[in-house]
Amino acid sequence: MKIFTAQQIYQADKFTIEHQQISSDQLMERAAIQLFEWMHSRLQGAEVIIQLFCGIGNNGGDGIALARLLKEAGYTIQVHVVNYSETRSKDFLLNLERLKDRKIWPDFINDDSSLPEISPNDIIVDAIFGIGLNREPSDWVGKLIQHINQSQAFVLSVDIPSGLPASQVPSTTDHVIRASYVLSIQLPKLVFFLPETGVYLNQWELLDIGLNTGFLGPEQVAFHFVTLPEVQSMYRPRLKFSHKGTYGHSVIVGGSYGKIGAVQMAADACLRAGSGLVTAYIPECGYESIQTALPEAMVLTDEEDNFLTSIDIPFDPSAIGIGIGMGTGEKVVKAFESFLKKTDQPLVIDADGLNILSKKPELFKYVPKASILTPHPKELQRMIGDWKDDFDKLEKAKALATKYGIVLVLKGVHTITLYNGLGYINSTGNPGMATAGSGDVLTGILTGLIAQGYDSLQAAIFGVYLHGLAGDVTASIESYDAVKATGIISNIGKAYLELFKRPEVEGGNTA
Ligand SMILES: NC(=O)C1=CN([C@@H]2O[C@H](COP(=O)(O)OP(=O)(O)OC[C@H]3O[C@@H](n4cnc5c(N)ncnc54)[C@H](OP(=O)(O)O)[C@@H]3O)[C@@H](O)[C@H]2O)[C@@H](O)CC1
Ligand SMILES: Nc1ncnc2c1ncn2[C@@H]1O[C@H](COP(=O)(O)OP(=O)(O)O)[C@@H](O)[C@H]1O
Ligand SMILES: [K+]
Repeated sequence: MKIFTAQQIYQADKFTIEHQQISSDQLMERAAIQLFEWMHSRLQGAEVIIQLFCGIGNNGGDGIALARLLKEAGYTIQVHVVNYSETRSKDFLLNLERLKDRKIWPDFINDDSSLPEISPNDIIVDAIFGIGLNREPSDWVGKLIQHINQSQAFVLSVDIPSGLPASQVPSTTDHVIRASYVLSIQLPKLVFFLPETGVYLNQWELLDIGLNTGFLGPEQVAFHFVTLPEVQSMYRPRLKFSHKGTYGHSVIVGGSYGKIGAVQMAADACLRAGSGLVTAYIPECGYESIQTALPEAMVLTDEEDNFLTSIDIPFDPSAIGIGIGMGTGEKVVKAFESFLKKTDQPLVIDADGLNILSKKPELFKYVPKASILTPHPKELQRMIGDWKDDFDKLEKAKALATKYGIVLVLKGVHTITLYNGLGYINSTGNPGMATAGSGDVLTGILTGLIAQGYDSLQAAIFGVYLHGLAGDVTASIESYDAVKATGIISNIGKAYLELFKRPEVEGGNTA
């Protein structure tokens, strides 16, 4: 799913109005009907007070039109117009008139007004600012936003939390609505997914208002939101007349004394992702534990007991994942360096592989093109230095990925894969995955997918999704709190099944 900028959304708006021969007011009415139906289907006429805070632009217009529909359905509403400018939009004014025609009189909040009382049991509709926000809200609007945030009431934001710019970090953090739920008009916004801006919303959902796909379809975007249909189309089915050689021989290189488990988990995840054969390449000290715990894997050991001193794989692997639990001691660095210099097949590089690259950035030029690098935020910071904000981080990371022709997987709540100037934002995963070893599992999955013939970008997008889904399946069985990396591994199979599960038909069977 494409993520459009505010400018593109305005263009889609215009294109739809022209091509469907409707008025902008009709488009606003579609939005209001969708908003109303969402609320009505949940509230079912409940006797709750709904306070609508509406700006004077089209976001406010959506709110005012919604107020009318709510009132007509018998809800108790209070409408507040947040009067932050003299320039009111045409469709706002039109809807305000319609409201007045029905004898509904909003109160107008100005810079010297006292703030309305809000009970924690009220429902707030936040339609103050939408994607038209282009500067900081003035102080009194900021105070109103703070007042709403402190109310403990359920806050439903229309399109985007008010005060949150569509493609920028807000400068005053407490002048942004903290939305319990955002009903976003048809298209998700980039700020929903970044750590610094995603914190302003708890949950979000899209409301389809029938924007014309004739415009949206061909339009280029910098970021995609990766959802099930995209991932399904990448899946490479197992062939009937196949054998283990068909699915590749992966090698997981890493480990050191006390950190052999990382390699074991990656090797296990690699097998679960479907790699035909898996070899673990580790220091001697891990031999027995891996052979015992993971009988499906083969093991090659370094001469040294406790860490790697040379990496010589005596065959041509289909894929190599390297760096986990490896350490960054002098001899390990040497072994990694000479391995990089003699390897030209794309690698999956994680953990200490990344830390070594950060220490010796001159090695980047030896990283094979199309390798996947999977930094968590700290590893990324070691690689690209400090960033001003999340947008700056994305630019710097994109520049690094483009410079070396690598696939950069920025791990996080919404993991973002960057390649060739474009970004792919993942939609699966949960806080239970913030647990030791879950990154090692990802390395194993990515390596296993490359071994099976997925290209690096597809392996990254598909693998990150599958990893998150396996985490979601695990959490659904065991709670967020009890998710362990080995649990994620054992649910990779269920995640594969989940990819193609047919939706259940209400009240019937899906035979
Ligand atoms: N296709 C779609 O998606 C559809 C979208 N729809 C809805 O339209 C919404 C966008 O509406 P919008 O363009 O009128 O902008 P909105 O956010 O209401 O702001 C209003 C004006 O406020 C101003 N302003 C900005 N910052 C300010 C500040 N800090 N303090 C004071 N003033 C400030 C600025 O005007 P300026 O003062 O710069 O002239 C701005 O124009 C969108 O989010 C969605 O809800 C639907 O109706 C149907 C179709
Ligand atoms: N709150 C979260 N929501 C979703 N995914 C998360 C969350 N926290 C961590 N993850 C995922 O878990 C993995 C953690 O990786 P990493 O930090 O390298 O762990 P480790 O070093 O312990 O293996 C990443 O894939 C990350 O995207
Ligand atoms: K809003």
